[in-house]
Amino acid sequence: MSLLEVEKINSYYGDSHILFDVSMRVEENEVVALLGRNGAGKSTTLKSLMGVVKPKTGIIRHKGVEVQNLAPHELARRGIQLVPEERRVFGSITVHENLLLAAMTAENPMPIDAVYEAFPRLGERRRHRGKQLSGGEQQMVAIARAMIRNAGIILLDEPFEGLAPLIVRDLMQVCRRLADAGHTIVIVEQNVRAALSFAHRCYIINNGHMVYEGTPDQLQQEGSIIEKYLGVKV
Ligand SMILES: Nc1ncnc2c1ncn2[C@@H]1O[C@H](COP(=O)(O)OP(=O)(O)OP(=O)(O)O)[C@@H](O)[C@H]1O
Repeated sequence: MSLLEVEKINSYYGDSHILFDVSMRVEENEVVALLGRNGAGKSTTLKSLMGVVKPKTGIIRHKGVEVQNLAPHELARRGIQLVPEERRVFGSITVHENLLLAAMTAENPMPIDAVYEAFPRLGERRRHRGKQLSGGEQQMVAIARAMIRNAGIILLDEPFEGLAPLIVRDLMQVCRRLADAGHTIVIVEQNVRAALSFAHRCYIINNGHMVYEGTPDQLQQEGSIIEKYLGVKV
């Protein structure tokens, strides 16, 4: 049994059919990259996993239990945490207060000191306000907030978007440490090279259809698939 099993989900915005029989699985302690061009349906897939968009048909199982009808807060309680594209960090309160807030609203939060161990930079900046942080640091706070809530599965929506290469490198290290510490991660990312460098397995979605599943090594040997569906050379 996989930690998360998605079986042929069909998701819509109003009458617009966006996901067509999308299936995927995520194993415990695995990092899965979900790749695809702009508008391919990556965020909609994450939103469907998080209950923000309700699939009209299909099944999503978490630890073997059907969860496709649960509300986002119920899924969060089960340990599924979405770190959305638009990094929701509170700008007027400090890093520490941002983390405290995440801990206060969680059932079984992780000690904040453990989070500072994983993100030493946030420890250094604990008294800085959210709005004083760089984009990369804000992204670290957003990921740390998910982590503190003892997420079994962290869904990362384009965590490297708009960040300078050096910051991306730092953040990738953070993500690798999270993976090594046994967190399960689903990452959606336009930066194919970055995503493939630490994913165990990857999927490609195109026009709402899952068109590829394999390991990063397998995908990199299939240069034509990368060019066809992602429009880049790796
Ligand atoms: N709230 C919405 N209402 C209507 N259509 C939407 C909505 N959000 C997304 N879409 C459409 O759904 C399709 C899939 O969008 P989605 O955001 O899942 O793509 P994506 O692969 O994450 O792309 P991007 O990298 O641009 O975020 C696109 O055609 C998009 O225009």
